[in-house]
Amino acid sequence: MATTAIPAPAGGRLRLLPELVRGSRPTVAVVAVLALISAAATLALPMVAARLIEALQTGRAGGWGVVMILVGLGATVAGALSAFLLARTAQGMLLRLRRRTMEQAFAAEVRETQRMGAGNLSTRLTVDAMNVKQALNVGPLQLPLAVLVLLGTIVIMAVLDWVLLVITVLSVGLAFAGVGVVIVALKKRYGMLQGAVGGLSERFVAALDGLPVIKAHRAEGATLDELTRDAEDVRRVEVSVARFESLLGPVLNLGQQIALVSVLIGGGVRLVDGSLTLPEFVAFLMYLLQLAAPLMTAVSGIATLQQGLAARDRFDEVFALAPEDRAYRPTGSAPAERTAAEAHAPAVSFRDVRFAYDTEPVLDGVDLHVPSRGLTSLVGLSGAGKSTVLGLVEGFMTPTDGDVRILGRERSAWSLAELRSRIGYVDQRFTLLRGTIRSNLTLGLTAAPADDRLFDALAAVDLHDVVRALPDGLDTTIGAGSDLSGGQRQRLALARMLLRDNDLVMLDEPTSQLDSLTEGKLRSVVEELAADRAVLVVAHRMSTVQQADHVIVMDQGRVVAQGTHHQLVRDCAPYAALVHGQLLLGAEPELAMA
Ligand SMILES: Nc1ncnc2c1ncn2[C@@H]1O[C@H](COP(=O)(O)OP(=O)(O)OP(=O)(O)O)[C@@H](O)[C@H]1O
Repeated sequence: MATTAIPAPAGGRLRLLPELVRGSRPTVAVVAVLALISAAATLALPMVAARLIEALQTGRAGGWGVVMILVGLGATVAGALSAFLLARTAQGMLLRLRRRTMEQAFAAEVRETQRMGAGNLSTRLTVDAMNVKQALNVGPLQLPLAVLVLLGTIVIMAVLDWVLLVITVLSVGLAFAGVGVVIVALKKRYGMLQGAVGGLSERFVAALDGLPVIKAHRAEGATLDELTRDAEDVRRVEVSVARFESLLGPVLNLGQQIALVSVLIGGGVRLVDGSLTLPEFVAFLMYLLQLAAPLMTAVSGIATLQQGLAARDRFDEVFALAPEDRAYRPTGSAPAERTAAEAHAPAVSFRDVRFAYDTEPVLDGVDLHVPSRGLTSLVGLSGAGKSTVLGLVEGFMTPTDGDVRILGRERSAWSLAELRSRIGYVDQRFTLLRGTIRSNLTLGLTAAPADDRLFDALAAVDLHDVVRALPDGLDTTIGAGSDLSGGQRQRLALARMLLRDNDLVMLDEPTSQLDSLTEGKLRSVVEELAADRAVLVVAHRMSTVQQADHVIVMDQGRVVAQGTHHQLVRDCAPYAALVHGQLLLGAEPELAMA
């Protein structure tokens, strides 16, 4: 079922109650009416009991007995139904809340989402959502109902005997003052607890991601110790929370016990001197006992509410993540057809482009161009800024300064979706997603291609026989790490790119050695692609730069030269150093000089 997410909240804050009511007004109205019926029936019950006792004294109790059963049943049924309807409405809101959290995580810049952390973000969908759910059960229903019953009970008690009420209020009031202090302390600790749980989850997920490396370095013990320290932090905060939570019940109980004893003594005296009748005294005592339930609900409800509000603050952190497409034309506005001039313009051109991840500049006035056809290699020492250039073209990040034109058009004239649909991108790690070979190949495609087309793409990277030999063929699940070898996974990622019709292909060449067969295949795939489009490869291999029509040399965030391999070996000292120093994989001095 398609679901609408929660829209961006005004003022950047999520407002739980309006969001709960949004779209469910009739249900919320029914919940309110049922809750009122339940409260009225609960309040009426002791009065009916008093009438029953009076009737028993006169020997005509039958009618009041039936009324008492009906009122009791009415309170129970209305209470249960309102609780269920509210819970169902709250689940609808939680679905929207989870959906918006996921949407926001996908819509933000990759590094912003990564900075927040996968484990930390996923606790929003689990622990934090549960805390919001509890608060939603309590806030709009149990808490107001408890307060209503509490006030109604107090009014009726005042009518029955105001002197006994004063005795009750004095005894319970003291306990309440203590409870208020505890609740304020709890709100702060709930926030700390949710942060600590998010941190633990984040670090555990990160450790699981690196499990093979941890095992290879026999670092399980050390990693476990670190995670245990995080778990101990959680325990410390949890103990602190428990210390305060455990005070709530006993303090209130004590207040109630004192009130009961005082009322029994005071009531006995007033009964003897005739200021109070026996049915009135019984009714008063029943109301006093009935006071306990709404009091406890109110107190624990306020604590639960604090927990929910702390979770709400954590959702707000995710909702505050800025969407990455602010610097682009809005998606959905009509895309302009590429003009002939645009089609012949350089596929990428940078003029004085600057970029910093934090304060330190990573690109420092980069000027480069990638021709509209042919293979362009981007080379440079590790950390020179090559992957950052690809990231800026893909729109993963926004330059801090300078002009970026892609496929002949100003970057901001593209919508991000439109831009990315024109670019084929294969990342350095050849990332595949958990799923089947088919779902990986067709990732993001609106119409699934026929199997023949998928096998054509697989054949282009020599993977068709491997996939045919798998028990489930294209529907074999990969991603658990064991179905395909590293090289086969790389070729699958390339086949995925081949299934898209792109004007620009960007390939972040892996630094790991490919076997010569795979490397040869990669070269011919790249050659074929470059025949009628622009291919930009971050090159770590001698074979790739020799094959390139155009080479761009980067050093410490700047482009130091552009040209052909032979020109650059002759004229560009840093490039010659890369080649002669055999810093490019497979570079041999005599080969390089050829
Ligand atoms: N997400 C990030 N946050 C902060 N700094 C980063 C981030 N990614 C890269 N950097 C820094 O930016 C600089 C350029 O990195 P980049 O990955 O573009 O280099 P590269 O030339 O592609 O290197 P390599 O050949 O090793 O892949 C490096 O100094 C790196 O430390």
